[in-house]
Amino acid sequence: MSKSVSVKDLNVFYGDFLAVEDVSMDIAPRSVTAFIGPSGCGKSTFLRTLNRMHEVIPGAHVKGQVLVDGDDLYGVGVDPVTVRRQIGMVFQRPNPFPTMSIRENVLAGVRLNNKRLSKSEGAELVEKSLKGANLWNEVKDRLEKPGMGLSGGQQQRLCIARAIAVEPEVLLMDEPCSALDPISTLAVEDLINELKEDFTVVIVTHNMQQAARVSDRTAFFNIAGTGKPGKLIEYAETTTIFNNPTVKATEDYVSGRFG
Ligand SMILES: Nc1ncnc2c1ncn2[C@@H]1O[C@H](COP(=O)(O)OP(=O)(O)OP(=O)(O)O)[C@@H](O)[C@H]1O
Repeated sequence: MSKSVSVKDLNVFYGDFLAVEDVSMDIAPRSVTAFIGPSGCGKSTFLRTLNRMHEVIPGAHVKGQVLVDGDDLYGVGVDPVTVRRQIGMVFQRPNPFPTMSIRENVLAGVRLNNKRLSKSEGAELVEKSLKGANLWNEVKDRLEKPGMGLSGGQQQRLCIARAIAVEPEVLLMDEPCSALDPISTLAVEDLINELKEDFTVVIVTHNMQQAARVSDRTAFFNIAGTGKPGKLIEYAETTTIFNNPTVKATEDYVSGRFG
């Protein structure tokens, strides 16, 4: 299930505007990779190129390659909708489907994929996904209640359960804890640690401690100024980025001197 991601010379555009310039990066399966950097350096933009979500914005496009276990996501004939199914995404704000129960929310992605499940297969998948998202014990007695009735942190774990129910090859998370309180944040961070046993996880975070806590490798992006493209400055083991970075700008950023 868990796959490697290899980005080669990727340039990311909004129309004519080059937002992220010439990124190359290898991400190992069963690992957590954090993207950090100041606002506007292109972390979220770059993350969305890893499952072809970037192109949903009119005029947005890329040049370069993103290989998942060697297959180019941008190859001729590759269907972006299929790519988005295989590479799941969790967003900043928990977004459970408002009219659906907890159970239906977990199964929503699987149903969108037109997969038919028997009642018992559905029940099994709901339990497995909610356990995988560390939410089962909190909701097992109210699966038919609305997903919106959960706390923010529980809603975010419900969204993670929905994402992992389709058994994605890679799981992308765009600041998944930014709308959560500290306790819920820790619950999601614990979960990220467990998710890497089965998935390749990539997370954008503004929280340096979070990057240090959850990730194996960290990529630091930076931007020279407004209107300039974001660039990947340094990408290494997380301990190296935080304790012994090679580039001065990385050191300044992780030590809080700018950004
Ligand atoms: N829909 C869009 N259309 C045009 N330009 C965009 C769009 N979204 C983002 N950009 C531009 O792309 C650049 C990168 O933005 P992006 O949101 O990826 O940065 P970021 O590092 O994730 O920032 P933040 O940490 O503030 O979320 C910025 O110059 C931004 O203005």
